This record gives sequence, structure tokens and C-alpha cells, in this order.
Amino acid sequence: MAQPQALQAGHQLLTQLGRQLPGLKCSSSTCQAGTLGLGTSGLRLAAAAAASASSRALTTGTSSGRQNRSAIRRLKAFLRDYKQLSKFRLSSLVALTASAGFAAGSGDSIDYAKLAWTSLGTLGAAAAANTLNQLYEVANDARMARTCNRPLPAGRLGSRQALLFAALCGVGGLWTLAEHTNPLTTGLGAANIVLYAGIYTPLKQLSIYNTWVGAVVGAIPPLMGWAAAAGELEPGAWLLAAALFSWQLPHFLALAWMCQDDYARGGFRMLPKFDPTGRRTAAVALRHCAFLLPLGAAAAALHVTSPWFAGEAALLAGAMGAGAIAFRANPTAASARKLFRGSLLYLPLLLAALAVHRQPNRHAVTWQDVRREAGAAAAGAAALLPEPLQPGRLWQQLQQMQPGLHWPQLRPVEQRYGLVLEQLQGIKCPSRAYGDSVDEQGSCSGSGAELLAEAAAVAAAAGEEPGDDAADAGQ
Ligand SMILES: CC(C)=CCC/C(C)=C/CC/C(C)=C/COP(=O)(O)OP(=O)(O)O
Repeated sequence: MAQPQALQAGHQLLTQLGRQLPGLKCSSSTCQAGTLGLGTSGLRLAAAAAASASSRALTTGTSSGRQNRSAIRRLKAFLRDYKQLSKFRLSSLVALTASAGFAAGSGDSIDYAKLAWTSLGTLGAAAAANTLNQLYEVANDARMARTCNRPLPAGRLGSRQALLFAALCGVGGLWTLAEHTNPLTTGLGAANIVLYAGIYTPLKQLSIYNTWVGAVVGAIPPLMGWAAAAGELEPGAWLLAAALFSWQLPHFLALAWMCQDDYARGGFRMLPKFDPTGRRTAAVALRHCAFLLPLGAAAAALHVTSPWFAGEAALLAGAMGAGAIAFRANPTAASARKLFRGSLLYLPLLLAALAVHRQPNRHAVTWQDVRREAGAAAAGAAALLPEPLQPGRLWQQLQQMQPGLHWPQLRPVEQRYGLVLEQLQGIKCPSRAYGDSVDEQGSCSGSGAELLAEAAAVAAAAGEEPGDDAADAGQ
């Protein structure tokens, strides 16, 4: 019994140590054990306990059990390092904002498989960007208590491993987006890696405006999600991006205020360093909380959400704004921490409210929807339509929209519908392809479902009057 207990004690101490490392406070000045509240003697004690536990295990334990445990420990440490390299929590939050964009940009139904691919691709791209960011900042991170235990400055991973990981995540993420979404989404993902790793990251050491550029980086993932769902960027997408932009300023400025000495040690130029009274920092944070107040009303006005969201979003922004007001009145580490924590609550709550009150995007009919419905309609039509089928009114409308289309002289009718749909794939706005209502400017409205219902009605009419081409033509 003594052996497992001894092992457990050693393991617990090491685990405790491991847990405390990522929780370093940014106010400490070094990355040594003293900052952990354990002290170097505590560290030695932990190491001694672990060593004594393992030596006892050596004498009494079975070697295979020991090997298994040590292999599991190594695997866990390995995974933990790569998780840190990807800034997994931040990358997951980024993927979540892309999912929110996808849901908001979707039509009547959400294509969950595509949503999952979009989130996964975004996660890969964000992990690549975060790894490149850490590769650039090894020396800076080593000087900061908040970041010195990251795998690169701590020496647990080398730059070649990190570069390979960045390449794998980046290529994998962008390939996933290219394969499962569209060029717009993939292009935004690629551009965002360049913006974050190539522009924002060096700018952190050059100008306080890095925070604003970083806010643009954080605003792009919801655009990616929307683009993946709808194939284009509509006003609702820009509204979501604006929300993410404004949210990041109070969030990152509060963090920069709390950790200002640490950032200065790292060589980063953050606004608080040049703002000893905190008035400018607080004013920017407060201004962006104010920008968030009417966000929900704008979303409701654009039919992105129901009007309920207007009230809820205003309440959430008001609560975060109260934190910013308190910070402005008394810019201390404590009031900055409150604002920071408030911002951490704000975003998931806002996204949850958006998901609950989302309204279908009338402009977005996914090709999955169209194909599914067309398949069903075509199957029904095949049973009813007389042969040969002549191009009817619907077809004429489609040709007006897209003059290059040709009528496939093929039977049976399912194939014909299938081929027409194949040709329509290239059209940017699927509902426009259906020609339900297209205004002078070429803006599209209506939905594929409406036209398919019309197709089914025409098919049914043709079935009632076999051979009557006029019915098919809808004339
Ligand atoms: C699709 C894609 C490429 C998305 C990228 C999204 C992304 C990485 C957003 C993060 C935005 C941001 C300013 C983080 C802070 O970085 P920091 O360098 O200040 O953080 P640190 O101080 O913890 O290193």
C-alpha cells in the first residue's frame, strides 16, 4: 500500500506545481519558482518528494506499470505543450465566434456538418497564427511572468517543432476551409494569419495601435463563419465583426492595465504605459462599451435576430460599461480586473443570446438545401411530368438571371434538374438563381424553397393534364 501512496504524493505535488505554472500573476517580475508562492525550497521539496516516491516505486513497483505511467505522463506533457503553443482556449473562442457568424448567416436550416468543418478549419488557422506569434516573441515572452512558462521560452519545444506545428495547422486549417466552404472564407482565413502573425505581432513592439489592429484580427472570424454559410458578406456580417472589434478594446486594455509592468518588461508598447493616469485607457474602453449598446437593435433591424436580442445585448453592454465606468473613476488593478472579468462573461452570453434569437438569413439558401429540396421535387415531378419536358417559365427566368445556362436534353427528369442545378452552382446568390424576386440593383430575395414549391405545383398541374406543355410552361 505504501508504494501507490508515495507515488500519489509525489504525483500530486508535481501536478500542483504544473497547475500553478500557467496561473502566474502578471505582477511578478521573474519566471522563477518564487513567483509561485512555493519558493525555491518548495520546488526542491516537490522534486525531492517526487524523487523519493519514484525511488520507492523503483524498489517495490513493477517495471511495466512504471513505464506505462511515465509514458502517459510524457504524452500528457507533450499534448499540453502543443495546446499552449496553439493558445488552445483563445483559438477555441475564435472558432466559436466563427460558428456564431455561420449560424447568423444561415438560412432556414443550419448545415451542422458545414458548421463543424468551418469551426475546425478556423481553429487550425488560429492555432497556426498563434504559434507563429509565439515563435516571433520567444525572447519577449521569456521576460514576462504571464508568458514565460510557454513551451518555447521555457525551452520545452524548439523553434523547428513549432514551425512544423504551425505549418501543419495552417495548411490543414486552410485546406479544410477550401474543401468544405468557399474561396471567400478560405481567403479571409489566410489573410487573417498574415494580419495577426505578420502585422499585429511585430506592431506590438512598435506602436500602441497594435491593440486596434489586433481587434481587427479578432473581428474577422465571424466574417469567415458568415461567408461560409451565405457565400457573401452582408450587413449583418459586418455588424457581428463590429461587435467583436469593440468587445476586444475593453477586454485587452483592461488586461494591459493589469499587466502593464509585465508588458513593459516584455518590450511591448501598450497604451497604459503611456497613460499614467489611466484616463485615456478608460476612455477608449468606455467608448467601445457604448458602441456595443445599440448593437442588438441594429441586429434586429437587419433581421439578423428577433427584437428580444436588442434588449439583451443592451443589458450585457450596459453591465460591461458599468465596469468601464468604475475603471474610469478609479483606474486600479482591481477595477481593471473587474472590467476584464465582465468582458469574459459578456462574449459567451452575447453569442448565446444571438443563437437563441437568430432569424433565418433570407438571402442564404445553401446548396445543400437546394439539392435536397430539388431532389425531392424532381423525384415527385418525375412521377407526374409528361415527356418530353419543355423549358417553362421557371427556366426562362433562370436564363434571364444567368444567360449562359443551357437546357440539358436528357432524361429522366431528375437528371435534368440535377444538371440545371450543377450549372447554377456558380451563381453567387442561390436565391437570386431561383429568380423569385430580383430588384433593379440585382439584390436577391425569396428562397429556393419557394421556387421548388412552384416547380412542384407546375409538375402537379402537368400531371393532371398530361401532354399539356402550357401547364409546364406556366402560361
Ligand atoms: C482565422 C485566424 C487566423 C484567426 C486568428 C484569430 C486570433 C489569433 C485572434 C486573437 C486576437 C488577439 C489580438 C489576441 C492577443 O494576442 P497577443 O499576442 O497579444 O497575446 P499574448 O500576449 O497572450 O501572446
